Amino acid sequence: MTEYSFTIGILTLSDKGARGEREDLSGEVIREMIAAVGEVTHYRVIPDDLETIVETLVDWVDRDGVDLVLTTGGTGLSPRDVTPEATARVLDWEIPGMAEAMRAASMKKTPHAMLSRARAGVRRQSIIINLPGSPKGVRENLEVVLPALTHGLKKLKGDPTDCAR
Ligand SMILES: Nc1nc2c(c(=O)[nH]1)N[C@H]1C(S)=C(S)[C@@H](COP(=O)(O)OP(=O)(O)OC[C@H]3O[C@@H](n4cnc5c(N)ncnc54)[C@H](O)[C@@H]3O)O[C@H]1N2
Ligand SMILES: O=P(O)(O)OP(=O)(O)O
Repeated sequence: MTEYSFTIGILTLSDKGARGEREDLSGEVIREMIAAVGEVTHYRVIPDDLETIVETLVDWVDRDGVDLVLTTGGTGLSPRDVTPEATARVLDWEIPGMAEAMRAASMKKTPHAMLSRARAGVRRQSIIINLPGSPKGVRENLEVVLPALTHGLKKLKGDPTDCAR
């Protein structure tokens, strides 16, 4: 048993997924990878609609106190890709290093990584992180931030212990 266990929301942004035309393989990848950090208490597949994304993020964080929200999809350049804009609307402040680290590591896998405009940051006492849409993109990005997530969440919640080891 870990000392801390956090609540987690997986929010999949996909027009096809929301219409039932595509199985949400990316949400499944997140679910498998995030198990060590906490319990997935919230999960939805919604269209790439800015207002719906904002509303869902605010509900999950402000109403339900979800500690960590991982989004997948809608971070690129397609006309309906609005996840970064919706996320920016709700963040109190950004964690630029997380988004930078994901892009830097991903550039070693594919030059297309530079097309993801993913953001990461904090609203209240919750962390919100955007991941790209494809299962491969999810895996390659989430594995970069995963080692820092539990520590980051603990610090955000006010853990006073010394960081040095
Ligand atoms: N480390 C990596 N980083 C990135 C990759 C990558 O392969 N590795 N891909 C890059 C590409 S290409 C783009 S473009 C950008 C932005 O991607 P988006 O966030 O805009 O992705 P979407 O357009 O929403 O989806 C792309 C593609 O993925 C499939 N898809 C989407 N959602 C699902 C789902 N829920 N389940 C299964 N498959 C899904 C589908 O074929 C979409 O067309 O990111 C770069 N970063
Ligand atoms: O239906 P979506 O939103 O998953 O988008 P794409 O066009 O990238 O398949």
